[in-house]
Amino acid sequence: MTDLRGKTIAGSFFHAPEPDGFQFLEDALVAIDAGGDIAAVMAPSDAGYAAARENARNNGTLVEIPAGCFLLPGFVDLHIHAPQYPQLGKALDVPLEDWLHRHTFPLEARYADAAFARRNYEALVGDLLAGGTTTALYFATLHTEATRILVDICVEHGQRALVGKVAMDSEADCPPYYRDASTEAGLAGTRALIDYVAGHAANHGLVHAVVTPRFIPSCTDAMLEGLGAIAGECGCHVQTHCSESDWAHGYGLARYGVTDTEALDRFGLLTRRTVLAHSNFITNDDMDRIAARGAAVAHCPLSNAYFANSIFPLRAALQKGVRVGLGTDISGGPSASMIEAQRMAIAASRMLETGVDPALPAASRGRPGSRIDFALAFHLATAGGGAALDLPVGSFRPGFHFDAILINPNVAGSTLRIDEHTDTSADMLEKTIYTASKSNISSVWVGGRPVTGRSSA
Ligand SMILES: O=c1[nH]c(=O)c2nc[nH]c2[nH]1
Repeated sequence: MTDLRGKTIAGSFFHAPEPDGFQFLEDALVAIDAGGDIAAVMAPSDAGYAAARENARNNGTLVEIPAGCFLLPGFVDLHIHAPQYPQLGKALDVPLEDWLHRHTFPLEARYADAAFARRNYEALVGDLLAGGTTTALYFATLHTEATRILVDICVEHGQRALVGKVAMDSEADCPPYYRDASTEAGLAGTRALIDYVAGHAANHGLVHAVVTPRFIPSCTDAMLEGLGAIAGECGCHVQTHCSESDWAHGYGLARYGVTDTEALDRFGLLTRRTVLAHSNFITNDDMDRIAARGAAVAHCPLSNAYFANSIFPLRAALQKGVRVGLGTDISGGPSASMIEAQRMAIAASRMLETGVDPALPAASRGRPGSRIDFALAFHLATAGGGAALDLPVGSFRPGFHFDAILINPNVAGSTLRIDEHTDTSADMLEKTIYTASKSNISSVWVGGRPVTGRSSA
């Protein structure tokens, strides 16, 4: 795999900068500067295209994509629990509140062991990059050392990442073996992570620290207030779970008499930099509030099937102006694949639209107007996620980081069949979203730097 910094890449590209459709940049030239950002994008019809291509060829900076292959922006996983990777595909048959105490907290507690953390985080980051996830918004654990290890591994592997030390100090709702030693200790750990990331010599802006109250049930008011103050001071991203399930949504209502969204807002935790995971039970007023603050929602359709008792009203949120991206929610969602997340988002939206209980009449079974198509799912997994984070990723646009994946339909083990004679560009993208698998992702770049790969492109 070639380092594309300072190179011009010639090939065909799909991207979806806006929610209302995709663009196919056929035989385009994308020039990448020495820092890994896109300097120019040229179509064959643009004046100067031929000269730029000739120039790049003559000075040895032209990289031509193999025939039949094409590029997509790298995927943005907007909600993922890094420590839960060893649990992927297990423990999916109990409600959220039981799952946390029976399976997830005991697993996360094991990250007190730095060697255990390093082993599992290495495996996860490598696997995610190979699957095309070039940016991830991670929940780590409450341990500062293990969270620093995750930061280091993302930097070493070259994955763009936002990493949060999980804050959870409630004696009532967190077990003694897995909670911050005190509110002060949890706040200090959050500050320490922010300082660590800011002072990381090898980071160069690839990894960011995130203020991460796990969710309202796991935090005291003092913790939420303290984290709101830290978020205000540092301007960092904030991530938390919001109104995920009947139980979680009801918990916030019972404690505050208002929804999670409103409570988080009162604590200064609903900002332009906030990503709310799930948010299945948010009200219309919540959507207005989230949109007004400029916060975003990480929609995790696969996880929702197991833990959320409902389907997130994605279309309604988008219509209200809420920024939305997609998350795998490992290990609530039993797949690390952002291609899978797109398929599931489409399927879930169709089930919400039609309803699922055959005992009900068709006319009252579902929510009309809920469906999304492959192009919108692709937007959410790329540019939508980038926009939710205010990061210049997810589109092939000048000034954006060159984070990209090479799709090769002609590899051993391919699950993607493209007929170059009959398939249109829309067919190519639709087939990719519905049928491509990890074997079709031949190369991955973050900031023009190759981060994994099996081809010579
Ligand atoms: O899907 C989820 N995964 C978690 O780890 C979690 N913690 C609180 N709420 C949660 N939901």
